[in-house]
Amino acid sequence: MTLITEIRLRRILDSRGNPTVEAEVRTESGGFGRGAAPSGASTGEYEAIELPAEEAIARARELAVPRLEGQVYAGDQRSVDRVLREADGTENFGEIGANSAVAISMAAAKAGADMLGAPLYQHLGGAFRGNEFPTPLGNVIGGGEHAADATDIQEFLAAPVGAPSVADAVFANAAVHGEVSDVLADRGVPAAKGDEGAWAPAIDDAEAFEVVAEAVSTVEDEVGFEIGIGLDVAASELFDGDAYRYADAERTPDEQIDYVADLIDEYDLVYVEDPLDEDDFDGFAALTDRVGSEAHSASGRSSGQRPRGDRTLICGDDLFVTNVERLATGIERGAANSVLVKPNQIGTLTDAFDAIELAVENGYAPVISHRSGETEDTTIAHLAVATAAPYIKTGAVGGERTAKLNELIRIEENA
Ligand SMILES: C=C(OP(=O)(O)O)C(=O)O
Ligand SMILES: [Mg+2]
Repeated sequence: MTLITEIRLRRILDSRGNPTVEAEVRTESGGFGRGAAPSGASTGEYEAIELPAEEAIARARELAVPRLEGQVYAGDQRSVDRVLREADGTENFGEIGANSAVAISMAAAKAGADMLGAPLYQHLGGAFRGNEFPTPLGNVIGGGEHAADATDIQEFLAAPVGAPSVADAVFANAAVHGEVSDVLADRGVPAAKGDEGAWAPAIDDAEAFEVVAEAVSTVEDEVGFEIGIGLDVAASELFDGDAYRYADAERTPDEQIDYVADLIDEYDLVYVEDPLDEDDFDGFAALTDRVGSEAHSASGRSSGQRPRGDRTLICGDDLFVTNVERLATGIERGAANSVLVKPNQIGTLTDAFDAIELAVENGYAPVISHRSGETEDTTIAHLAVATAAPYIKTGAVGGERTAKLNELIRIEENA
């Protein structure tokens, strides 16, 4: 029934205006699925390879499509993804590109769901999924690789941990984003938006903390539930091999740990992603030991439930790159207590699922994530519900971001 009969690949635009890969999968009985690859700017050194879109399409047409069409069932996701890996033949999708691989993987999953007549999250997660929802982390001020002449810290995130529903959480993040604009205007600071739709003012990190804290506090009063603050430091982009170089300071690795621990205390941060360089497992372990050692419930929100323990989540993005081997190393060494999950970072949904499973088994909170370059694809919203992930990071505003957020609202209403 779900035998793949046709795979089409094409170039489409991503949100930065760059070409990316879109895949369409058709099955014998008329099932259809479409998926598109996102693209990172602050990419980890150990990520799977993204090839130029045209090259990735040509290589996938030559090496992967003939092994899938007429031979593999879209409903059998592990087989689809295994064949993608075999067709590629490398560890990191260097031959067909992780962008072609992930687009086909997601399109096949949607074709499988289409044949079953089930929502994607149910096809991926099973009949008993759909009653736990992630807290959305919304990027409200950003800089780093996502905007020139803005903050050194890449992302300042609103984290509406007390929201009674996904819809409330999504609207709260948009309200914080709007309030940040007002606070910046009051201070006479002009701001355009960065790649993910966050405000990208020419202010230093200290002022950004003040602005976000004020905006969060105002919106908390309006909505009547707790909104925390999170960060993606994206510290590999600041590290030059010896020190972390900020516009106004230079910090050794030990000083960076003290700096982040102090920020966690001062702003009661609920979430800090990539506080240290992608090779510094020991530094992650030291920081986690200091601020994040309490056991974490790695399941998502049921209605009205606070989806976290009292500790701060220390999340590995560039550190783990959604790779089970790197995650296993981190678990063994006590580095971080949370993992960012970006399907295109590893190349297939199966690989992303395996990373989530390993994380949950070991008390690490999976955080499903977009990329800075995105499309209208909503797969990650379904992935988060399918795995009862406690958090999803997918921006606060902007069409390619709201595509996922609005999908979560729809899933919550219909589930
Ligand atoms: C979403 C991120 O940015 P990018 O996609 O540029 O890696 C991130 O670093 O978490
Ligand atoms: Mg990151």
